[in-house]
Amino acid sequence: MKLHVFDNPEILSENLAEWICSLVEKTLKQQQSFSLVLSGGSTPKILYEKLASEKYKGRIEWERVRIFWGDERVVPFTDNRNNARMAFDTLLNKVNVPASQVHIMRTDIEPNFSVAEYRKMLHAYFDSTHHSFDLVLLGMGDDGHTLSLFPGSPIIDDNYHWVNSVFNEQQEMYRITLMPALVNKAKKIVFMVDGEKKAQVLEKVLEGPHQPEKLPAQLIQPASGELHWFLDKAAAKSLQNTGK
Ligand SMILES: O=C1O[C@H](COP(=O)(O)O)[C@@H](O)[C@H](O)[C@H]1O
Repeated sequence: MKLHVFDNPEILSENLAEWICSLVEKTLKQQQSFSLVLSGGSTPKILYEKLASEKYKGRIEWERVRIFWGDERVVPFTDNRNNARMAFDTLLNKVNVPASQVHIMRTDIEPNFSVAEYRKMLHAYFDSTHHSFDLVLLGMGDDGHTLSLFPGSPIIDDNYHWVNSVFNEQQEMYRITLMPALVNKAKKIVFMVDGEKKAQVLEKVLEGPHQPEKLPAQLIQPASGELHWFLDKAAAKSLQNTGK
């Protein structure tokens, strides 16, 4: 695992945008396409806007990128809480990824049908490969959740399926989520975490005992890929070991 700590979310996002561009450039010299999983929530918005900016968007051959989502809130695409909607507003409407390569988790059909569709599509891509995605971007909530894997969730113990849906009682909505069984096969996984509000839980996730039922972010342990945590100073402030 490698920690990258920056002064603030702006500098963090700038450095991560640079890191992603270099990775995509390098990878596309060796293979035809690049598979990128986007995270939702509010943290990645600055990153997506940077990737869509004049400075970065020309660095990536977006025609050769395949886009997936880590999780989705089952609300209409027009709803501001929809993770795909956020990614379109900040990034995808501004770059040239062919529509056939953008794989949203559908919220216009029943969650179990959407899950079945997403599983089928992912199995077609990755059944015959050792790794799954080239890069998975993840966030973490201040309760230690990642993807739509919340503390105490009934799907947390599922080590078999690649995608699940789950009803979130607190938010009174279904969620659709990739599962660790697939995410942990990725070549590279990057968590992006900022803000003092997440400092305590981050310390527990990274330096506390292994208790993934309470801290689902601990379920993310790549089998043979790389795990990176891009943090700002405020989020990293309770960590003992920042490698410095
Ligand atoms: O609900 C979600 O939360 C996490 C963290 O979001 P943030 O707003 O704290 O950045 C996010 O990674 C996930 O994709 C999203 O559905």
